[in-house]
Amino acid sequence: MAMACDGGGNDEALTNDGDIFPANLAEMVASLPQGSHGILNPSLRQYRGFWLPDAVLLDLPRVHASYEKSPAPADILLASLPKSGTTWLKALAFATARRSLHSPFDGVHHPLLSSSSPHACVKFIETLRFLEDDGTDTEPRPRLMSTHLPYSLLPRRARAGGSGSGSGCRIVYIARDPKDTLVSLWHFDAGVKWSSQAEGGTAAAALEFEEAFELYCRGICGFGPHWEHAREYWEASKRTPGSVLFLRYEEMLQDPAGNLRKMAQFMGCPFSAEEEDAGVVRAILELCSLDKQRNLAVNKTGAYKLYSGGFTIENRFFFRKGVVGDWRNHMTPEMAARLDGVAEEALEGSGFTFANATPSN
Ligand SMILES: Nc1ncnc2c1ncn2[C@@H]1O[C@H](COP(=O)(O)OS(=O)(=O)O)[C@@H](OP(=O)(O)O)[C@H]1O
Repeated sequence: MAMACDGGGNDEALTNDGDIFPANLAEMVASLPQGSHGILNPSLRQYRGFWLPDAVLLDLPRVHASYEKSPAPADILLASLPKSGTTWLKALAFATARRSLHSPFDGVHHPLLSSSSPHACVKFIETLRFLEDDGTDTEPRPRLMSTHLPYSLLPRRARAGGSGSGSGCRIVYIARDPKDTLVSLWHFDAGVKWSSQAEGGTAAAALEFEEAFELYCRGICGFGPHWEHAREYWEASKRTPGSVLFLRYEEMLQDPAGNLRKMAQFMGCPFSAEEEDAGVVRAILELCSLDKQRNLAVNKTGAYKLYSGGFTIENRFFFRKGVVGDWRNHMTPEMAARLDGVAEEALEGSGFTFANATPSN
C-alpha cells in the first residue's frame, strides 16, 4: 500500500526509471508535506510514499548521477531501515568481503578493531563519493556500500532489473521487528539529543515514548514507513533472489554462523573448507559481536558524521542491548498489538509478515 500524498505537480519530473531530477528540486522539496520533526530527524518530507530527511532528498540527484558515472555490477549494497541491525551487518560484510586483505585473526591491526567503526568501513551511498575529483575510483572491488534508501529510490543501476540497469548490484537487506526497531530508535534519539544538549548544541528535546510510538504507527520515521521499506526489498528478493538477499535480525541472532555463511555465499566469497576448519567464521563473528565492538576505544570515544547537514553522532550510540523483544520494557500489550496490526494491514497480500519475529509473551 503506497502512502497517499506524494507531493505536487513537479513530482512527476523525478521518474523512478529515468532518474531525471527537476532543476527546482529544492523548491519542490520545500513544497512536499512535512511530517512534524520525525523521531530523530529534524525534518522529514514524504516523497513517493517514503519519509526522507530533507538533506537526503536534496542530495538524491547527486547520489544517482554519481552512481550512474561509476556503476559496478559486482558492488555489494547493504540496505536497511535505521535501527534494524545496519551496524552489525556492515561489520560482518566488511570482515567477510575483505578477509584476504585483513585477517579476522589479526587482533591488533584489523580496521574494525584498531581504527574504524563499521560505519566508517562501509559508507552510506547517501554520503559516499564514488569518484575522486580526477574521475578515478579507488575503492577495492567488490565495492561495499550501504543505504537506508527504499528500493524504489535506489540509483537505477543499483536496482536489479531497473530499466537499463544491467544486472544491478548485490543487495543484502536486513529487516527487524518494527516494535524493537522503534524502541531502538527512541533510545538512539534520546541519547543523541541528550549528548548534543550536554555539549551546548541546539538539538530539539527528545520525544516521549508515546509520541514516538504515534509517529511510528503513522509510518513517520526516517525512510519509513517501516513496513513499506521492508516490503519493497522483500518483493525484490522474491523477483530476483540472486540479486537481493533478505535477512532478519532476529534470525541472525538465533543462528549467526548460518546467516554469515549464507551472506558470504551470496556476496560471492563463500568460506572454503580450509577456512571453516581454521575457524574463520567464528573469528569474524567474534570480531563483529556487540560485546567486542562496543568495548573498543574507537566505538567508545569516536564519532560519525551522518549525512551532509545532519548530525555528528558518537559511535557509542550505535551499540546498545542487541536483543529480541526489548519492546516489552516500553510498550503495553495493547500498544504492541496496535503496531503489529498497522504493519500487518499494510502488508496484507504481500506474502511478507513481521509476525513471529518475536514471541508475543
Ligand atoms: N554487533 C552487533 N550485534 C548485534 N546487534 C547490534 C550490533 N551492533 C549494534 N547492534 C544493535 O543494532 C541496533 C542499532 O541498529 P542499526 O545498527 O541499524 O542503527 S543505524 O541504522 O546504523 O543507526 C541497536 O539495537 P538495540 O540494542 O535494540 O537498540 C544495537 O544495539
